[in-house]
Amino acid sequence: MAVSFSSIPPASTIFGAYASVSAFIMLIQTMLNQLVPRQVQQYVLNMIHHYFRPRTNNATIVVEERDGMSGNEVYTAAETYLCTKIRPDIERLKISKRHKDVGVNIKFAQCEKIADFYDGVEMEWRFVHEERKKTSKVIDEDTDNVLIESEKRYFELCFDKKDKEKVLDSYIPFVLERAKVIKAENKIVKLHTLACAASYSSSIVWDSINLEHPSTFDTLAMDPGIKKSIIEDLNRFVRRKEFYRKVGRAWKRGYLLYGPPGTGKSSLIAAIANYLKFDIYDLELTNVKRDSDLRKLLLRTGNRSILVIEDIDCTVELPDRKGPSASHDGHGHGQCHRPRDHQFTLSGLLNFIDGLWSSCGDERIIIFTTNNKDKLDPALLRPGRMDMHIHMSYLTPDGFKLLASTYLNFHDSHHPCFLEIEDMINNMQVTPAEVAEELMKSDDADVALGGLVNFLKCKKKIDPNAVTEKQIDDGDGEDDGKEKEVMADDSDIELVTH
Ligand SMILES: Nc1ncnc2c1ncn2[C@@H]1O[C@H](COP(=O)(O)OP(=O)(O)OP(=O)(O)O)[C@@H](O)[C@H]1O
Ligand SMILES: [Mg+2]
Repeated sequence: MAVSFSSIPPASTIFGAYASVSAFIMLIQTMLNQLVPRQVQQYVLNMIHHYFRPRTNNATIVVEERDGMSGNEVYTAAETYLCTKIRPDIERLKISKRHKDVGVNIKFAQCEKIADFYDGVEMEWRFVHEERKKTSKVIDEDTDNVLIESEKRYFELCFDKKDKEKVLDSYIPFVLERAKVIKAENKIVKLHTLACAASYSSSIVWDSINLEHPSTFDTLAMDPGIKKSIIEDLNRFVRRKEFYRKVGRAWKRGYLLYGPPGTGKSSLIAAIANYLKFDIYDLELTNVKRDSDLRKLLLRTGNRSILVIEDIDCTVELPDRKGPSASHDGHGHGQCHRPRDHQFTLSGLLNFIDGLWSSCGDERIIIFTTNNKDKLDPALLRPGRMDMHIHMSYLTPDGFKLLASTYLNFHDSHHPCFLEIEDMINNMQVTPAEVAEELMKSDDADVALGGLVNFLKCKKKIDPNAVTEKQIDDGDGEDDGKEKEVMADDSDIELVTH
């Protein structure tokens, strides 16, 4: 930590004849102005400042931007923390926005002062920005490039000497912690995908872009009970650092999302990432050729992240599926396309994820998705592997209400189309993706809902499989229990506890 602590030297007593140091300096300055060149004036004034500062009980901590060639975490934290303390009367500020930033960054300009108050201690921060006599080399932490800097920036933190211990032992850690929270709140979630390192190299690396997926738990149409359980599980996971350490387990959580195409598995992953502000690493296994590449990639994933492997039943060659298998779910999804010359197996991948990888980082979430849970390798389903199995199913009337409100801002549940749609949805297998697409076709709610009614009627005619058992049984008006079975399965959430 590049924090240096310095007491201000005792002042001289020769100021007795003057009301204050500043009055004395002004007098000297007036005299010098008439007699000597500017550089000499500055030199003399600096010397006077240095030797004749008034007696004070103040102490100063200097927080420089750099510690040698590297950055100083205390400086960055102070900068982040103090930006939340900017008063409206501050005179000079710097603003900037890099391409990847969502909002404008605000920083201090030369010599701005900010007062702060912590646990009974009054403090003053001052930002200082000086020309260096010699340029110096520093490392840009975003890119690892060496840069030449001609400026020196630092903060000075002034307070009463008697509070030195409280400031160092309690206030500085508080600033570091606050800055971490502020950064997490403002964090832009990234999506990391695989890319070739360079044209002459066969190795693959992570490439990242901002995650622009707007899905949140509020926009997801799914069983409210399941949604609540997932949110509670995520909240519990992120606050249980101590628990995981105490029981000797890696701080990770695994979710298996299964269900038909278009029911929101990928949207749920984006909602989790947006909710926790965790980056996503989308591991497309068909692009990974060697076991060693896979390990390298996994070890290069960051903390507080989600490792996603989509269509796990199709991307890893399973022991029981030899030969060029071509599993198909009838919707054009889930086609197995993994070449057989790949050298790793599902159990190799799982062992590495459970073992070395998860012990090398903190707050890791792993999500596997599949359209066919029953085709999964038992190794994936065994207790202890995926903590929660989440069934994403067809749209329910409640889910439709949510889509109508988010897509059309429409809430009139007594509208005739609304009731007809709810009734049809109750009795058919229609995905949220299909309904969402219909609702997007017009801004006019009447037109969009009318279009959806036609779509559902057509679907019922063309695809009799879409009609649920209840609809078939409804002919005699008797409840034979089948409906309950279907609905119970729709809201199934299997929490695998260990
Ligand atoms: N449960 C849902 N709530 C809200 N919108 C949904 C839901 N499911 C799907 N959608 C809409 O349909 C689109 C496709 O959904 P998504 O990609 O999440 O489905 P999926 O289950 O991952 O499908 P696949 O199995 O084909 O990968 C989404 O962009 C979203 O607009
Ligand atoms: Mg998907």
